[in-house]
Amino acid sequence: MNIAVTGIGYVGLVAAACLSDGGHHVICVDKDRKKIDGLKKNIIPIYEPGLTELVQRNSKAQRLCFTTDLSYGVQNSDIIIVGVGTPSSPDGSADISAVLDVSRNIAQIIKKPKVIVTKSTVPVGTYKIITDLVSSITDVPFHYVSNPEFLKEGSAVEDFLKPDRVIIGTSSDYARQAMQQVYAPFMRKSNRIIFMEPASAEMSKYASNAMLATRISFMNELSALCDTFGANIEMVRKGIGSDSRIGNSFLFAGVGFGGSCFPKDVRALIHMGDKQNCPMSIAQSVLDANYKQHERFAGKILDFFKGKENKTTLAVWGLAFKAKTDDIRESPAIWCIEKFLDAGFKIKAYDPEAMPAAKEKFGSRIQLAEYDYDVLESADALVVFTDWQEFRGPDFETIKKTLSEPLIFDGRNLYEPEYLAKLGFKYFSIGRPQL
Ligand SMILES: NC(=O)c1ccc[n+]([C@@H]2O[C@H](COP(=O)([O-])OP(=O)(O)OC[C@H]3O[C@@H](n4cnc5c(N)ncnc54)[C@H](O)[C@@H]3O)[C@@H](O)[C@H]2O)c1
Ligand SMILES: O=c1ccn([C@@H]2O[C@H](COP(=O)(O)OP(=O)(O)O[C@H]3O[C@H](CO)[C@@H](O)[C@H](O)[C@H]3O)[C@@H](O)[C@H]2O)c(=O)[nH]1
Repeated sequence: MNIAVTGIGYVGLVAAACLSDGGHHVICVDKDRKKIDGLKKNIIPIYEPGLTELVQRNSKAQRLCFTTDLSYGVQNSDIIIVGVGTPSSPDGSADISAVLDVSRNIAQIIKKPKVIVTKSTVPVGTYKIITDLVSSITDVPFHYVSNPEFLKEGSAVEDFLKPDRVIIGTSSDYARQAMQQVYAPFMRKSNRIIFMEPASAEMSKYASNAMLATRISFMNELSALCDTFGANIEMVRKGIGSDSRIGNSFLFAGVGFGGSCFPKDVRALIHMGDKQNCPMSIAQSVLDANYKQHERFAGKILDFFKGKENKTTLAVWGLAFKAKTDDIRESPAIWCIEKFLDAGFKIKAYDPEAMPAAKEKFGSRIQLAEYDYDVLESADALVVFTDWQEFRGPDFETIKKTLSEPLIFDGRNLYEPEYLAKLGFKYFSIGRPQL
């Protein structure tokens, strides 16, 4: 099929590359000229495992191309997917202005019937705003689809190629069939396309993220309670995860969730509830507990060095909000580092992929090191924020020799407390007994 994808970010680029890998012809449209010029030269603007190869292969096969010209994309496609950003507004609502801009522009361009698909995460009811908007501009018939995306950064390609399910929210039979064809190449794992009306599709996206965030906040709050009793959250996780009704995923306590989706989407859900006079009190607690978890972790470090802040250097491993991404949006590491800088600490940091984003964010306020062990030189403690695989099995002897004292604060429970105690480390982690 001929498909245009507008908004070539983490979602749009992955979706476009995967759709083209499934045999579709895909035109990528973004307003960011620098990004599009780069992509034309095979410069991939984000780090996402497997993406570079996919973009290169499908560009070479002429199934994937890039433009800033929306009109070209729309006129040469039957299906137009909108995947632009919907960031948080100051009041917590999702800012859908970019989605509306693109929808308005599409309406001004279409000359033949098209399927218009919203993949961006948008508040429930947005389908009505968009369909009213497009109908107010053009008489050309169109078919509307809400098709929320569920990929995770770090495994986005894999998630798109083998989705657990695809949700198609539409009231058009034509669009149902068209979307079935769009996703046919990716139905090997689950063969599950779930059709529903657009409002339920929009709600399913928020419900999914809020449910997952709830599990994490619940475990994080339990980790604090474990601390008070000397219980071990890792054992509790195994204990409850083995119940098939609960399952093992998304039960890892840590420094709190971050990223461009969970905090933003939980906030938007709370805002939707307030607007409908139907308070989302669980979602509010999930968000509150998340910030408490950031504070608890940063607080341990601030308390430890109380009175010595101006003489303390922290070595930081991990800036991205999770492993296998360069994304620092709402990363707990960034939140905590701001607190440390305010208190007067010096920060030396390393991340395998997020250094360019961190440089843009902090400038010269923190020192960025080229290699992981470089940050340890003349630092007083190692602080681990991100669960990168390469941080899991470090050379503890070198860490011990290089730091001014053997001290680790671990926001991801990557190491064994007994082993570190034996090596002579003072080791603080999340919800596990202090040895
Ligand atoms: N990042 C994720 O893992 C993820 C997963 C599922 C859903 N989502 C949702 O998908 C949407 C996009 O998220 P993202 O992380 O890919 O965003 P992003 O910020 O990485 O990318 C958005 C892109 O849209 C482009 N854009 C903005 N306005 C435009 C316009 N008027 N015309 C053309 N291009 C325009 C920007 O230049 C940018 O390249 C959001 O609604 C998000 O909530 C994100
Ligand atoms: O047990 C866990 C699992 C995750 N996290 C944290 O939760 C955040 C989000 O992680 P993850 O969900 O893996 O990454 P995202 O790329 O943000 O993906 C979420 O947000 C996307 C955007 O909406 C959705 O498409 C995905 O389905 C949803 O998982 C990160 O800070 C993780 O470190 C934990 O603390 N403990």
